[in-house]
Amino acid sequence: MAEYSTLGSVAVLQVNNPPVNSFSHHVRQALVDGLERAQRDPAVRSIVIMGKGRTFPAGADIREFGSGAAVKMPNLLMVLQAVDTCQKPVVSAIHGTALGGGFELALASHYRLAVPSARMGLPEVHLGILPGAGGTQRLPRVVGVKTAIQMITSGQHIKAQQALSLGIVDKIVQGDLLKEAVSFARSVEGRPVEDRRISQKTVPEADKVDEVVEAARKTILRKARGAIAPMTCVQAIQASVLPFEAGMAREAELMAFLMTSWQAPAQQYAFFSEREVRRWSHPRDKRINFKTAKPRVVKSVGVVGAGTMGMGITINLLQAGLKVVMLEVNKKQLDKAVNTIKKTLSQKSASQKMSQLTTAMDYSQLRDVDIVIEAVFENMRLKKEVFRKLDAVTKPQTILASNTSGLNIDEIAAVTKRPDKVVGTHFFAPANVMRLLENIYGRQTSPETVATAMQLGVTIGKVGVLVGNCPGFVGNRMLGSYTAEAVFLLEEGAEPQDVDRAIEEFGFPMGPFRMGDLSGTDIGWKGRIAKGLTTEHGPPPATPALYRRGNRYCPLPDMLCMKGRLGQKTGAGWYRYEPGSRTALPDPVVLQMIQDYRQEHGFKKRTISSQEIVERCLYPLINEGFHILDEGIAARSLDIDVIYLFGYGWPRHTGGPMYYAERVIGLEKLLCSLETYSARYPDHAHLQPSPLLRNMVAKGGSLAALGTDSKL
Ligand SMILES: CCCCCC/C=C/CC(=O)SCCNC(=O)CCNC(=O)[C@H](O)C(C)(C)COP(=O)(O)OP(=O)(O)OC[C@H]1O[C@@H](n2cnc3c(N)ncnc32)[C@H](O)[C@@H]1OP(=O)(O)O
Repeated sequence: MAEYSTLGSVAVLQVNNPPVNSFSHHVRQALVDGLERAQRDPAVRSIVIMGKGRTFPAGADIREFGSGAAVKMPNLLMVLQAVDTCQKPVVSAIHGTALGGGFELALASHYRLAVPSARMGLPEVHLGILPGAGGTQRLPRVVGVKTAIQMITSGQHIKAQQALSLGIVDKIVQGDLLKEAVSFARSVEGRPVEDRRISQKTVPEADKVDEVVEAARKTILRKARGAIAPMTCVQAIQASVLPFEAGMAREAELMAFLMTSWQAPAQQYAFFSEREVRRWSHPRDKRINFKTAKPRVVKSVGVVGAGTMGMGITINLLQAGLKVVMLEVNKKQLDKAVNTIKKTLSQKSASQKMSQLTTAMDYSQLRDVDIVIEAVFENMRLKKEVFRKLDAVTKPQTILASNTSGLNIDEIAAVTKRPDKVVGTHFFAPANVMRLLENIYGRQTSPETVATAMQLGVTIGKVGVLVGNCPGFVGNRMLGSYTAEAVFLLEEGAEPQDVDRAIEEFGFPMGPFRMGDLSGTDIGWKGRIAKGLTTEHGPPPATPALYRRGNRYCPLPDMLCMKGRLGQKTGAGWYRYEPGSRTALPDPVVLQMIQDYRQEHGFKKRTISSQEIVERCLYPLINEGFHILDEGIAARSLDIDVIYLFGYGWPRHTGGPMYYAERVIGLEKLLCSLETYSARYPDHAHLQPSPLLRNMVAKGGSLAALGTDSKL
C-alpha cells in the first residue's frame, strides 16, 4: 500500500510493500487514491512520493506478470498519468533503487531528489520487456536518444551523481530524506508545473535520431544474440520524436508484442530462478537444507595455489572484505600473483584490501583459517597430497574445500580425518568475474559444511548452486556430451566455424571451438590422457581409432593438441590467430587435417544445416540434464538452468537448457528428435533419451513439479 500523511501543506505518499516496494495492484490503487485525496485537499499544496524501508519502488511486481493482477485497473500507466497531470507539484524522493516502473514514476513526477547512495535505471530488457510505463518516451526527452538507448538496452543502473549530471535528478540531498523532500516540496509550492512535465518536452536533436539508431543497431544486434527485447526497446525509443501520445501508443504496441513473446516468461523465470537457488536443499538428506543448516562464521580463508584460479579466487575474497592467506610453493609464481592481484583491485581500495592478504609458502601458516580453498592443478594425486597436508596442519574445525571442476569429492575427502568438513567449491574462470559457484556435497559432507560453502558464496557475491558429486558435477558433465557431438559433426562435414556460427546464432557468446581455443585445447586433452583414453603420442597401443571402451570416440581434438595447437595461448588451435590478436581465423591447416581424417576413416562429407548443428549439440546436453535430475545430482531443473545461465553463457532469453527443453522445444519433440538421432547414430551413447524424459513424456508432468521446495 501507500501510506498517506500530511506535514503542513505537503502530502506525503510512502509506498510500503516489502521487500522492494514493487507496484502490486494494491499499491497502484493506494497511489491513485492518495493523489486524488491530495488534489482535493485545499490545504495540500505539494506532494512527495517516496518508498518506506529499504527502497523507492523497484518497479512493477514481476510476480503479477502473466496474471490478471498485472492489468487490473488502475494499471501503472494510469498511476503515472495521474502524477504527470497533477496540478500540484509532485516530488519523487529516491533512496535505494528506483528501477523500472519506479524510475518511470520518478520521471513522471515534476521534481526528483535522490540521496547520494541511490541508484536508478530501466532493467526491463533483462525481463524480456521494455519500460512500458512511458520510460522509452520520457527518458530520451531528458537525456537524448543516444544515452536513452544505452541505458535502456543495457538495463544498467546509474548512481545518483551520474543522474544529476544527466539532468535526471534535480538535486542530491544529504541527511534525512523525508525532511529534505518536504522542505524542497514547500520551496516549489505555487510554481507552475506545466514546464516541469517531461512529457511536454521534445527530444533533443530529434533530427539526428534515425542516424543515432542506425549507428546503435549493429552493436545491439551483435550483443543481443537472438534476444528480441533490446532492438524492440530501440524501436520504442525511436518513437519518442513523435508527439507524446503517439509515442506512448507505439510503446504500448511494442510492449504488448514483448509481453506475449516466448522470451519474456523465459527471462522472468531466469530472474526468479537466480534467487530461488538460495533456497537450496539436498534431495534425500533432509538435514541439509537452507532453513535448518547453520553456517560457520568465516572471517579468514586460505587459498592453496596462486595460478589463474587461485589468484581469481583470492581477488574475489579480498573484494568481499575477507582475510586471505594465499599459499604457493613456487616463489616466482607467488610474487607474480601478488602483483596481478594488486593491479586488479581497484585503485581506491587496493592498499586497504592488500593489507588483508598474507602470503605463505609453508602449510603451517594456514593453521588458523576458517576455511581453505584448494586451487591446484586438476590432478587427483596432487589434490590428495594437498588435502593430507591441510588435514594435518589446520585446526580441527577448519573446512576444506576443493576448487575442482569435476574430480570425485569423496575420494578427496577420504584422505582426511574430517570428511564431514570436505566440500567442493567449483569456481569458474575468471573467478573474480564469473558469478557462478557450483558447490558440491560429498557422501559425508555435514549440513554445517554445506551451509558454510553456500553462505561464503553469498558473502563473495556469487550465485551459488548446490549439487551432488559425480564426474564433472552438473555443468561439465552436461558439457561433455555437447563437445563430443560438436566434434562428431566435424567428422561428417561441418567445419569448426560452421558449428561455432550456429551455436552463436542460437545465443551463446562463443561456440565450442572458439571456447576451446580460449580456455586451452590441452585442458580436455590432459583429462583424456589421465583417463587413459589417449596418450601424448596418440592412442594407446591396440586401441581402435574411433572407439574407447566400447563408446564412439573422435580423436580429432587429440590430433590437434599433438600438433602443439593448444589454442590462443599458442597462437593456434581450431583456428589461427595473428600475433597479439584474439580474432579466430579459419585455418587451412586444420581444415586439411579434418579432411584427411575423413578420408582415412571413410566419412563422406555432407552439408549440415545450422538447425541440425544446434540440435545435435544442445539436445544431448539437455538429455544429460535429465539423467542428472533422475540421479538426484541436481535437486531441481532450475538449479541446472542457473548453472548454465551463469557459468556457461547459455542465452538468458531462452531461460536455460531445462526451461528451453520443456517450454520452448517441448518434451515430446525433444524425445522424438533424440530418438531420430540415436537411431541414426546408435553408438553415440549421449543421444539415447534418458528414462526420465521418456517417462515424463509418457505420463505427463512438469519439470518444476520434480523439484523440492520450489516456489516457481
Ligand atoms: C498496461 C500497463 C503497462 C504497464 C507496464 C509496467 C511495466 C513495468 C516494468 C517494470 O517495472 S518491470 C520491473 C523492473 N524492475 C526490476 O527489474 C527490478 C528487479 N529487482 C532487482 O533488480 C533487485 O531485486 C533489487 C530491487 C535491486 C534488490 O536487489 P537485492 O539483491 O537487494 O534483493 P533481491 O534478492 O534481488 O530481491 C529481494 C526479493 O524481492 C523480490 N523482487 C525483487 N524485485 C521484484 C519485483 N520487481 N517484483 C516482484 N518481486 C521482486 C525478489 O524476487 C526477492 O524475493 P525472494 O522471495 O526474497 O527471493
